[in-house]
Amino acid sequence: MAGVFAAARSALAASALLRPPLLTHSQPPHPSAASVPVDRIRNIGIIAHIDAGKTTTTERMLYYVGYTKRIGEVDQGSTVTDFLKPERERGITIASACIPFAWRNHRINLIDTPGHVDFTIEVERSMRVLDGAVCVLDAVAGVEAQTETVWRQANRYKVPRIAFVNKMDRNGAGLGKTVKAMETRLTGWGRPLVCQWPVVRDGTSTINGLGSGGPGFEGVVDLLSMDVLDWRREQTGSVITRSPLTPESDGSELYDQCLSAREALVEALSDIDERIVEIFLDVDGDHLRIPAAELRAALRRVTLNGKGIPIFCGASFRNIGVQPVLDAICDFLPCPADRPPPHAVSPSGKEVPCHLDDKEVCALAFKVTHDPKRGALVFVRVYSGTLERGATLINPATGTKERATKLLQMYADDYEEIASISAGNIAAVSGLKETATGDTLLSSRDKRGLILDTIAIPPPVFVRSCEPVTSADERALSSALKALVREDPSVHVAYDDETGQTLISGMGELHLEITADRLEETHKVNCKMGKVNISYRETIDFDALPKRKIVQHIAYDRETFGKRSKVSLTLEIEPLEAWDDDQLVRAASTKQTPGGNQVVVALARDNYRVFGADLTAPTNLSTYASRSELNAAVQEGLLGALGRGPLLGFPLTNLRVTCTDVTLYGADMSHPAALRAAAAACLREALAGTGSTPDANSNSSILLLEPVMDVSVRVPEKYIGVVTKDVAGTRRGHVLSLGEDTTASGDDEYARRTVAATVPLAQLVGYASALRGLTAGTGDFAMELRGYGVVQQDRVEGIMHEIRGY
Ligand SMILES: Nc1nc2c(ncn2[C@@H]2O[C@H](COP(=O)(O)OP(=O)(O)OP(=O)(O)O)[C@@H](O)[C@H]2O)c(=O)[nH]1
Repeated sequence: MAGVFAAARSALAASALLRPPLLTHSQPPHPSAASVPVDRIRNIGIIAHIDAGKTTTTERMLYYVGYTKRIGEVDQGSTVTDFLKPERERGITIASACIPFAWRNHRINLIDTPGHVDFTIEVERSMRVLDGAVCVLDAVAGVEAQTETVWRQANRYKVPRIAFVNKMDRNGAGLGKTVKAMETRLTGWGRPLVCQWPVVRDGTSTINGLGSGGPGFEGVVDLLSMDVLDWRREQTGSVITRSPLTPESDGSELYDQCLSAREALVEALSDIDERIVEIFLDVDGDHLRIPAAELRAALRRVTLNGKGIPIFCGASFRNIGVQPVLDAICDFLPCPADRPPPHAVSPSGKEVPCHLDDKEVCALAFKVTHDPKRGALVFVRVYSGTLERGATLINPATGTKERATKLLQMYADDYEEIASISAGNIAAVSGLKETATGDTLLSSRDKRGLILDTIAIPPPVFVRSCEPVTSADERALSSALKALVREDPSVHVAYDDETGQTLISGMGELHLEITADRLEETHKVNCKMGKVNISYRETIDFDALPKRKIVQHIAYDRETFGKRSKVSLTLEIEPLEAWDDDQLVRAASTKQTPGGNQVVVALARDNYRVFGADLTAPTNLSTYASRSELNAAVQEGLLGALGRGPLLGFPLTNLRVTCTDVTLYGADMSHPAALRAAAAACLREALAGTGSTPDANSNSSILLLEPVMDVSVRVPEKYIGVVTKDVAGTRRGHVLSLGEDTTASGDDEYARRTVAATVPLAQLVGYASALRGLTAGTGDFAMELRGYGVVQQDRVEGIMHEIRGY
């Protein structure tokens, strides 16, 4: 096999001979997935705020494990994991890349995730299949806004983690202050446990402050062994000189600091690990006599049970401190067997166990990518059984059977064919045409029928129209969009019947820009892209109506070839009041009317759910379609009408629509396409009957809703006034709190305070550069969708004008 993989293999073979041996340990040959016992597998993600140094750290790892022959640099566009053209052009990670490699006889499946908020789905789906994570922090910026977001994502999936405080070579870097910030801001998981102390020298004298870094940063003290690890011997950082820490050779200041740091580590460990208390008593309270191996074992226990977060420090860019992180991944992060079995249910909703040693295959498809040569590749994490090449798999949710034609071990953008994927491993499958992100795949003979929890996909908040340039582009567009949506489920596509435009929605301006690039670059479809707009929603203002429930009997008739046919629907429309998706779904399902004669469609944002979808067979006449096809046609018609609101054509939300009766007159109407159109027309008429009109000046009972974001802005104290004023004034935000920075002294120029606020998304377009301007480049922010809020009437007209252009 050509390419990176082959290069990696030969590099691995050669590395043992050519590379100067590391003083920490020598490299074993690369073990293949099949030969590695499960306790030596680590499925690990690298997570952090944008620019913390995830990719830089990953590139060093790949070099030290012998995967690459030279170190790739983000700034030169030469990295292995950021292989997409826009990633190299922009110097940022867009798609998560997975690379397996060997370190100390372990197999590490490493996923480098993006830090940019627009690509949060990449973090979400990686987190869903990971067993552990390395959180990279910038030692100068400390805990940045997006770090908090990815931390919460890791909390949601209960992913054990270690932290790497990077960029210790920069002025203003500090291990101590970063750890303090972690204690207060990265909550909901274990406590930070400092395992290393920075060594900073200026010339010959030690100038170590309280864990501070700087340009003289050259190594660390391992607080477990009390050895100094020095990277000065060799430029690429491949050789580490290890020597015992002594006051004579390293200075009494550094020695004393490390004694205190080790004491603090032992104390913190004894708070959360009973075995360390026993050992501490055995050694008469002398923490220096606790063997490093015991501390290592305790750190593993507390990392796995979520009580502790081992902390390391370094400067990846300067090639300092990365190998101990690789060691820590093996020593402290869980193997697949250490993790609780994944949550799985039967189609009826009953919990079904899924164990690693079950014989039948159970896998989760967590990502789909489009490979120009091989077509769609589905990335899977196998939770039980061994997936063999050529196996037939079934999707228990849809009953679809597909053949896993080829199994591939992926190496960023390169692949090696393999014969099987054993339980606990991550790899890619080709040949699956229907499988999408979040689908469960089982052996076709599996009787369990279990369905794994799917992957939460955030709703899109920006939208942009797209028109193919030529008729060839028009033909290619629909299959290209299908492939794009399959690859990236946070991209949504809708077709506007009225304007004939295709609408693409996504997570942000950059996300939509990259999606357009992909249409052109990967799928070779040329399109005229419209302006990026906020993806608004519409709903009925029930407060403006006499009743909180609309019941309408609506008939729809048409004449074809002189023959009249008719359908009549009874529709009930009610409000669903909830702030977020989960509440909406709960509200929708609990309010279900008893009895089977209904189609109930509930909406959660643009995420439509169908409950109790069983209408009594319409009429007693002979029909063209089966009862289930007719039921599906009614649902599709209603969903279609709900996807295009009467005010501006944005999807309707927070409504429950129940169809309690359908009567067909004439067999023509029993054609699914006719019934679908009739159901859509009836619902549109029912909505129009609410008094809604597309005219903003009339007494419209349709409300426009806009995405409202939870925003957290971090700025130096001196900018807090100007930023708060901007958020609350210009941006129509609601300031919730002004957090104190308890981790730094007042005169620390790197101290930050956090403004927490809710702000309409429309007011945040271009905020990154505005914030840079307001704070001389020192502020950063993160945002997450909080929910949808009503757009005040004074703004509706402006929005209508902007969108319609009149
Ligand atoms: N001084 C210094 N700069 C570093 C260090 N590590 C990374 N950088 C620089 O920081 C910038 C961002 O590094 P990346 O590795 O792309 O950061 P990232 O976290 O992968 O960024 P995204 O993937 O875009 O979220 C680059 O210019 C790096 O050269 C370090 O240890 N010291």
